[in-house]
Amino acid sequence: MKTINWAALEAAAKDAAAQAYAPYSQFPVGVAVLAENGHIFAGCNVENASYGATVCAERNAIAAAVLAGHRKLLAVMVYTPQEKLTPPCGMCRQVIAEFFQPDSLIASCNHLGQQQHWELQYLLPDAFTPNYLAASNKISKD
Ligand SMILES: O=c1ccn([C@H]2C[C@H](O)[C@@H](CO)O2)c(=O)[nH]1
Ligand SMILES: [Zn+2]
Repeated sequence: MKTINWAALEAAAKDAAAQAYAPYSQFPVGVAVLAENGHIFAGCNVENASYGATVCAERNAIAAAVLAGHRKLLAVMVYTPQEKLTPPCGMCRQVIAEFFQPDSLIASCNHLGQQQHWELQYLLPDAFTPNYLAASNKISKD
């Protein structure tokens, strides 16, 4: 298993949170994801006057990685500027399951520099993944 530079992920997530567009919730979130080649991609939450159109930081970070051609992702770091360590929401857990492994580490950090780590399979047991689709033999992440 590759060593994960958690400090680099924390710094990237924190920088991303500074760009969050969260005028409705006042709850800025920054996320950094680590790709298999060591590159880090970041995202922030982007809210909308039509609240349900809001996109979480996790999904924006994953979209940035996919846009850059990275579909095999290793780790996630979520930063929120509060003491409580925030895990990804349910919708983001599902999106994470598409591009990570069950034993991938999902981490959260706070403004005190504390971290908590979970395995994806703990956050989303028995995830629905492309393997379950009848057409899964046609789906490749490569
Ligand atoms: O892990 C999380 C939890 C919440 N949010 C966003 C959605 C919304 O903009 C705000 C409050 O829910 O925080 C994220 O981006 N990631
Ligand atoms: Zn989410």
